[in-house]
Amino acid sequence: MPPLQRKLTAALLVTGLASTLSLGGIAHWMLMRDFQQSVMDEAFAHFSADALAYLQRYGSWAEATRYQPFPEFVRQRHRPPMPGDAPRPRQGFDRRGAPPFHFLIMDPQGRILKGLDGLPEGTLAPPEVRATARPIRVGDRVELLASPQGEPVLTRRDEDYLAAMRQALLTGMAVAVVLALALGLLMGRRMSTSLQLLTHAIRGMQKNRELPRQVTVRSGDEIGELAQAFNAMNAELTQAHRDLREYAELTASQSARLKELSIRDPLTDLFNRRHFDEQANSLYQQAMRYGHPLSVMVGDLDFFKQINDDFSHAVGDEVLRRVAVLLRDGTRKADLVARYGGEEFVILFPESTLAQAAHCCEKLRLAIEIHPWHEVHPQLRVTMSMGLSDTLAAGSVEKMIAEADSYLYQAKHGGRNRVLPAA
Ligand SMILES: Nc1nc2c(ncn2[C@@H]2O[C@H](COP(=O)(O)OP(=O)(O)OP(=O)(O)O)[C@@H](O)[C@H]2O)c(=O)[nH]1
Repeated sequence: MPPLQRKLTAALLVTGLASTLSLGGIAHWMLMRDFQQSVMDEAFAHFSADALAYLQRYGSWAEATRYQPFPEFVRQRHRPPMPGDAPRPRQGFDRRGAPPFHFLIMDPQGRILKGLDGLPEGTLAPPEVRATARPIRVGDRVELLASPQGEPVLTRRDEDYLAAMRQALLTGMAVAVVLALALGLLMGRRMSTSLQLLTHAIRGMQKNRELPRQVTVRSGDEIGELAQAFNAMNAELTQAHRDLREYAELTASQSARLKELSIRDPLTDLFNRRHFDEQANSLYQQAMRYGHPLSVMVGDLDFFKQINDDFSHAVGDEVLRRVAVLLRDGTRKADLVARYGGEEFVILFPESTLAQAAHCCEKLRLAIEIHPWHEVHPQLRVTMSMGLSDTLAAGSVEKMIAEADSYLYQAKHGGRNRVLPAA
């Protein structure tokens, strides 16, 4: 049993037991008090009827006691009916002749006419006895005072009745305790289940970062409010999480785009010079370290100024774009192709000897030469001169580029549209 359920059950059980015991005690006390009162009322009614009959027969108490003692008169009055007696009204419980109370009889001033233990005839009854005395009247006149003395004498029937009432009280108390226990178990389980749902949801959020999570608690109490507050908080958190993720994705894509822009040449979409230098440098370091071959090509379009002048700057731009595509399509993915300056391009060939790079560059040169340039302009002819270097020993990639540049210079002076050193 979960701790909360155990506590609630115990609390309701203790409360139920305490209230049942105290209520039962009060009910029992009231039952006894009312029962004794009713026994006393009944006894007094009989007693006063006997006393009145006694007075009526003999005129006064003093006169009557001279002829017949009161107890004898009462015995005679209540003897079993004899054949021929007039029918008598039935009087209350049959106490087998034992009166439930003994009454002390006093005159209206409190002087004792018929004494009991410790209270002799002729003396004045103590004030507390007189205070409990009840008047016996003839018409409006108080003839006698009667005060009950001692505990009531209960009949078997009275005791059976009281026992049945006590039994009923005990059964009621037991039922109340069982109900309190059942109620405690039920309420405890309900509260505990609701709280467990919430705890499970919160732990799920903490451990597995699971969003969204909604709990279903159908109750209008504080736990229901707690569940509603949790659901609202979870919904807000989910939304905030979603917004944050979208924002992070947007930022990531923007930063990737920015990074791409920062390393690309906008006209040809090839890598720009700065990126080439960075990458070439690191590839040079790797080649040096592992003793692998590495070649670099520097290419320059022939008479490009003439192209711009003869066919317009726009045609010149289109030539640069198409050359870029040809260079990219004619090389491997691992090769680093970049626009190095106006009409100048560079390619770094990792894992390539000079012969392999020259072979590839020769194909590139041919591809440029035979490209259908008439599509751009009918008289357009485009060629490229290229210089190569694979001299890792030069000391840096810049020095290799400088060496390739000197071969390019030679190629230009040698008639252009060629690759040097040749394959
Ligand atoms: N259309 C266009 N032209 C450019 C661009 N960048 C550089 N140029 C031009 O390219 C031309 C290069 O001319 P030069 O350096 O004289 O070389 P060349 O005319 O190709 O002569 P050689 O290299 O000796 O064959 C210059 O006129 C530049 O203005 C560009 O982005 N677009």
